[in-house]
Amino acid sequence: MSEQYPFIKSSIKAVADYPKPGIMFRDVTSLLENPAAFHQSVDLLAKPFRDRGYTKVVGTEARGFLFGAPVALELGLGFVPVRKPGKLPRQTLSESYELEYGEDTLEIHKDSISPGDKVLLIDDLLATGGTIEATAKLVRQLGGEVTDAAFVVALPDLGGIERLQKLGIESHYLCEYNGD
Ligand SMILES: O=P(O)(O)OC[C@H]1O[C@H](OP(=O)(O)OP(=O)(O)O)[C@H](O)[C@@H]1O
Ligand SMILES: Nc1ncnc2[nH]cnc12
Repeated sequence: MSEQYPFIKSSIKAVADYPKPGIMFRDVTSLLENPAAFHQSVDLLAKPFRDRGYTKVVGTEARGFLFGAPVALELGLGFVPVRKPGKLPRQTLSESYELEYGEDTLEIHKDSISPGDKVLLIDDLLATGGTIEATAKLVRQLGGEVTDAAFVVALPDLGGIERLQKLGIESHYLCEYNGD
């Protein structure tokens, strides 16, 4: 289990039955509205990865951009966006995946990762792990090395932590929710 931060956790509002009945949505927009919680979450996400030889941060559309870009700045690294289909202008690679509440495809610019890049993956939330698995596959197909992914929130009951472990990716997170 990652270290837990109650101040961060208490800044995230819960919305029942969004976007579908039975889903308890963990809404990080309430964290973003709180400058102290936003600043602290970016610092804490970046902290374990300082001076560890990372060369790029990759964040996944859309909420992964909100944390990935400031974490990249904090670490002095470039930021690479992984986006939903048809949004990136240069040549792309694509990967389809399943979500807790749907299905989607992600794309990355083919020239954004070089063989040997050491890549940190950032997203707001880890649920089933489908999004980060697809993101890691895209980075690895381009020759990037992926060993760690960091999230503000993990939902361990949905199996994402184990799913990523099987792919050789350790999950780091600032707070977790179980049982709902
Ligand atoms: O671990 P998983 O089961 O894949 O779920 C987590 C993903 O789901 C959410 O994104 P969503 O696809 O809803 O897109 P958004 O960020 O554009 O709202 C969230 O921001 C993560 O990226
Ligand atoms: N329960 C949840 N809350 C917020 N974002 C999510 N993405 C996937 N599951 C989610």
